[in-house]
Amino acid sequence: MKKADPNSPIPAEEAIRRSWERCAANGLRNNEHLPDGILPRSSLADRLEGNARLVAYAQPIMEHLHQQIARSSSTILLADDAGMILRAVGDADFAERAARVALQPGVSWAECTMGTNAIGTALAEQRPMAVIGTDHFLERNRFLTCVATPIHGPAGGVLGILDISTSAQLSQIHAQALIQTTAEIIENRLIESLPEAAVTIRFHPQAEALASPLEGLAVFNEAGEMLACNRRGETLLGIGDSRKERPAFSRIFETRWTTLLDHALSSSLRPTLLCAHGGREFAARVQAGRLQALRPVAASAPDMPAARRGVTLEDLDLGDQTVASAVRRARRIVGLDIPLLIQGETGTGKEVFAQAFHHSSPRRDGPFVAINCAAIPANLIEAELFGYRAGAYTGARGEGARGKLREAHGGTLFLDEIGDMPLRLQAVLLRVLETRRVTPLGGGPEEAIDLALVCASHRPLKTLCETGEFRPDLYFRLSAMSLALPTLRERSDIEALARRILRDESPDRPLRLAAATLDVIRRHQWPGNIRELKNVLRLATAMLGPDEATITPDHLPHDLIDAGETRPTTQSLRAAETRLVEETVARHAGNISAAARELGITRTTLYRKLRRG
Ligand SMILES: Nc1ncnc2c1ncn2[C@@H]1O[C@H](COP(=O)(O)OP(=O)(O)OP(=O)(O)O)[C@@H](O)[C@H]1O
Repeated sequence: MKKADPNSPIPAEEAIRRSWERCAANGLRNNEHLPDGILPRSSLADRLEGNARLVAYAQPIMEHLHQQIARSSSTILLADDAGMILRAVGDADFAERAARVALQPGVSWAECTMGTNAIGTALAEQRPMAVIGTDHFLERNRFLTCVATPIHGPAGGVLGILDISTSAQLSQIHAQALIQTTAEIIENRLIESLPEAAVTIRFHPQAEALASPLEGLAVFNEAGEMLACNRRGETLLGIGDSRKERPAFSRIFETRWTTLLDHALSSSLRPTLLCAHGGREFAARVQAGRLQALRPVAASAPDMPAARRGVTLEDLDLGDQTVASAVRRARRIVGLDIPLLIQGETGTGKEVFAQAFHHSSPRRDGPFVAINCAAIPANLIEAELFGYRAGAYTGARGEGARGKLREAHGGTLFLDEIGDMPLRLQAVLLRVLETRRVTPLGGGPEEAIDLALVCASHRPLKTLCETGEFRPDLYFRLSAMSLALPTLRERSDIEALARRILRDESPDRPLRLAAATLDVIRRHQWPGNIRELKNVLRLATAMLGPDEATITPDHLPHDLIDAGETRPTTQSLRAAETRLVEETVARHAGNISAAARELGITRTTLYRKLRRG
């Protein structure tokens, strides 16, 4: 086994000393070469997806933290529970130095490969760590000053690590306090957004401490069982690890559950008094916003046609692998406060997907509000989104407007062609996403909004970020769960999709697609994707005679057949049919009944076809 460099000073602090011993025991040397271990983009994307909730909640908070310490030559890092760096938000000058020691997304800073360091050692020790300069086991990392702290999940256990790294002087105490508070904010967001959470209670013995980092936070399901509580809450209530046993509300508090709910449903903004057993009293703010939304919808009986109950995510899966995976991924964030970003060529079904997401979510009883950012003049989008007071600007309607953001309250807002949103407005949208509050143009009271956000773009947003047309911070915010819908020509379920569209288009008249028609459909390039297919089938249906129930190539528009594609003509189809009929009759030695049975037609039809041939 290799030994630690005996000339290197072993730092005194207990945790650091233990870490150095682990490093030495693992055979690390102080002058170890940089491992060539950057994860390929696809694997990093998998890790990001596996940690989608953590990343979605941490990212904006990391950006906020970075604004506070901007220009300090530092970076804020988020790593997963194995020390793999998932996200970095920081100053460009430091990013360059950090990259030289691979302090960047896609690289693991687990202690076993990177030696003593704040991320890896905080994980190994399961506690906040400061690792300063020569505390680092590897010489090349000794220009770094890092503080890190674990982020705990609502179900207990460490989800990841939050870290500030810098090459500059850092007030260790200040940085540790900052990172600790930031991690707690992320932990609180994860608790609040638990999908089963019906009631959220924030509490503190002093009303003035509500809405501060000192408040306790606990979430309960509809039945009054505690789902999670933050660490401050556990201390305030004097309960142990709330995750192990879900204590009932009534075991902790004297106040009746129903009294609390009545208060929450009538005036959730006013604090109320919460009495715990043993005489302790707390000021509490209670939110029960999701109680209504979580009630099951009677209308979604399984045998009801999709068109009437609203298409759900499952309805979209007709067998294509890419679509199936998109459906699976979207399912994961249903009901969470994580935006969904859908990218894909025009007509690939992005809006239909957004609607299906809405209909599959607990907000399905709320409104689905769509806004196409490309279709509204840039100077009006803001008014469309935020609404305005009467007379707020020239041309404003006399009575004012609520704005789409407030209209979508309790439901889903679909921002189509988000890539076309003007840059200035992108900044405003980002702020709304962070604060979840809107103020109408021209003033008026600020309102809290609760909505699911789905965005779509046919232009790749990442490229728009590179060309400066889209704000990277908004992109990160929106892309925590991003999926790409395949073009129609790439889809393996095109036949099933065509049949589905026919059924939706003429529900009372069962129509068939002839084999030759399916052939044409399979070979066409479909530049307009599903929209084009739908139009073609609509037209073909209109071309059918009153007694016809099968769409043949003759019913299709002539320009459907691209240059270079050979269109099966009626003649060649007839010839093929006659050949098939004659061969079948010959195989059955002239037995017309047997041949007709094999062909699935009546004897009379077979005779007619033979006569025609
Ligand atoms: N899974 C589907 N089943 C049946 N019809 C669909 C499906 N997906 C999309 N369509 C139909 O295809 C057409 C285009 O769909 P949609 O508007 O959702 O596409 P889009 O990607 O949002 O287009 P654009 O980028 O041009 O806004 C619509 O008429 C829609 O009804």
